[in-house]
Amino acid sequence: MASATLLKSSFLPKKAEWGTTRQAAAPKPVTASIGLENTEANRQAYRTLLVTPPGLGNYISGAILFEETLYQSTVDGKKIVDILVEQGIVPGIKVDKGLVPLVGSNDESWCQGLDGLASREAAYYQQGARFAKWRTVVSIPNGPSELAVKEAAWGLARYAAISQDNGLVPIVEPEIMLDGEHGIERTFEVAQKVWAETFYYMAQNNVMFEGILLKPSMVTPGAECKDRATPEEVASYTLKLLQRRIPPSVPGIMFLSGGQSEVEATLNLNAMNQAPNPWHVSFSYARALQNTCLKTWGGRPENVAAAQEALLLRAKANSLAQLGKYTSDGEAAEASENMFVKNYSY
Ligand SMILES: O=P(O)(O)OC[C@H]1O[C@](O)(COP(=O)(O)O)[C@@H](O)[C@@H]1O
Repeated sequence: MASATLLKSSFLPKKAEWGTTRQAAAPKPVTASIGLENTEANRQAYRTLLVTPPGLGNYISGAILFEETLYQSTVDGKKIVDILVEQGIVPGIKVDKGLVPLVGSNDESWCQGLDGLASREAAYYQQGARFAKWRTVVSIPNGPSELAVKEAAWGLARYAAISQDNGLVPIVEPEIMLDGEHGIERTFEVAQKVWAETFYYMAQNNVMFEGILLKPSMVTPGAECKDRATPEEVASYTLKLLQRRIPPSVPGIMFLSGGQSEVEATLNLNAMNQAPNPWHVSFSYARALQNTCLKTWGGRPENVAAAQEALLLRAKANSLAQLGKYTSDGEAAEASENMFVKNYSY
């Protein structure tokens, strides 16, 4: 396997539009990004496109599925899970139940999903899932409050322990949102706090660190900060964070993209792997892997081949970046478009 990367094969970023479970998929509205109606048939068509490019497994080692996808077949009637396994891609499952307001905080949120998690995970394992993911978020402009950080860290730790007990490798993802005008130092400060608490509670819950994967945000300035950071600065702060907070027993670190452009996310990853670091840091992007692919497809069958090419291009670029061997020469202008949206919610 050329890389230890993760592909989110959820259909479209906005959970409210596309649903996270078999029951929750609302038929409308149309997705903002490509103007396509949210039907199971459209989700199936896009997922078929995502999992079938020949050679995808050379660049992608795992795919995070929604519950719907875990039980779904392609348009040709083959189970998506079976296709992934044939491609050499490990199927995983998003197990959190999403964000809700955290009462008593500064307009922050917490992540639901611990109730019934053990039995859901046992069923997911039977269905072929081998890892899990739980994403919670921390907002810098809204605090973050002590309460929100503690709640995020505790939820991640309980989820990680329950997942390991059910044979699934937990991906631990406290996303520090890009929103805000703050500089990179402030992100660094918050990230240190979040990861310190997350490991503190994971230790309290007897989580085996050798059996987890991390999905951190890169340390960048807030999206509305005027001082932008170079890939080398992002790499330097992010690696300093990992060195200070992540025990060497943790085997895998795969970054989320968080609204960076496709090229920016790839360049930042590349810079980290060009700097001396004891890890082999990799990617678990949604937007920065699928944006061009999704737009190229636009819901039209005649565009499937071109969209698959776009996906392979990004997968390969990030695969090179996790070896520190990427150059942005020849990248299309649209791949550099920033994808940050204020108050963006999945
Ligand atoms: O679907 P979730 O778990 O709410 O997460 C939303 C998105 O955030 C991610 O964890 C990271 O996505 P980005 O790379 O676009 O930031 C994706 O895997 C996922 O699609």
